[in-house]
Amino acid sequence: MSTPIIEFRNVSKWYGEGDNKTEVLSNINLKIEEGEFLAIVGFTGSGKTTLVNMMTGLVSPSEGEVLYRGEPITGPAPERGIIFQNYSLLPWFTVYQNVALAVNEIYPDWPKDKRDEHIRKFIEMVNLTPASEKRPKELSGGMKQRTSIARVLATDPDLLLMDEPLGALDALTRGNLQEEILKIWSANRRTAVLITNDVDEGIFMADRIIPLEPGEKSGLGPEYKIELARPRNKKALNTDPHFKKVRTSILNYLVQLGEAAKLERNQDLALPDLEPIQPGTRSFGWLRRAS
Ligand SMILES: Nc1ncnc2c1ncn2[C@@H]1O[C@H](COP(=O)(O)OP(=O)(O)OP(=O)(O)O)[C@@H](O)[C@H]1O
Repeated sequence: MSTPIIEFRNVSKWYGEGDNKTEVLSNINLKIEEGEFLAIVGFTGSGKTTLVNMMTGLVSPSEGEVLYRGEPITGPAPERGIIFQNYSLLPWFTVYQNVALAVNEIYPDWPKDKRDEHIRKFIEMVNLTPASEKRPKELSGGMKQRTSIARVLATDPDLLLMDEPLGALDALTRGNLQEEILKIWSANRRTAVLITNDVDEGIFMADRIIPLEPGEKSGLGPEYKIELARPRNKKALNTDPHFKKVRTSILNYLVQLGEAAKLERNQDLALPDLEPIQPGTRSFGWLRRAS
């Protein structure tokens, strides 16, 4: 078998020391294969961002190691691109300039014309050509997220990391962007890792879903393979027996985790409504810890 693009070997992560020590992740073992689309689904505060940041190289493990193509990750690198929930665009730059900034950094030796063509291609790919001279404050949330997607994709990362990239968007925009990300991902088949709190989003997009346990010392749950042909059709999925089966299994597992967390820590987790829903039209807000 070929070397995984990412491998976690017995990884634990804690912040602080002594009385202030918070162990966020415990004993994570995970292999991500080249070209796969993996979704990690988890409760708020369970360590999803910590997990993805160990792949970007922004956070290092306290114990164990995280390897990229067999080599320990020592810091961020352009081959591992990340899309965040909060867009992180420069407010005084236009859509074009925000994408150009990344492209100029990655391809400084390209002639200006070639860079310009490349920037425009990615802006077009996310349907933002008419808005390319607009600044972030003139854009909707969906358009801002499209810009940040174009910016990352234009740097052609081998590994596309997404930390709840669509969490702040309304259901319709979210659904459209899920499809656009999938279309772009299918075109060049890079490896993708999506962190989400929406089980349906995970099933619609990924080849494999792994739940992250709630609370401190979170570990990974069982993996669920999503054996649905691509391109996937949201409407058809709703009545697909495999979709229904895998969705029920994941939800049951998460409900059981939520119940266990409640008993263990006397912490209330709102329970999900298990009525079948139209995939992608509702975010699983119940995965957020009840206040
Ligand atoms: N730099 C840090 N220093 C101290 N504690 C931290 C740090 N980063 C994260 N934590 C703590 O680690 C835990 C997990 O945080 P993390 O952001 O990884 O979880 P998450 O699942 O992404 O949460 P959310 O869904 O809210 O984004 C939280 O309790 C958080 O307070």
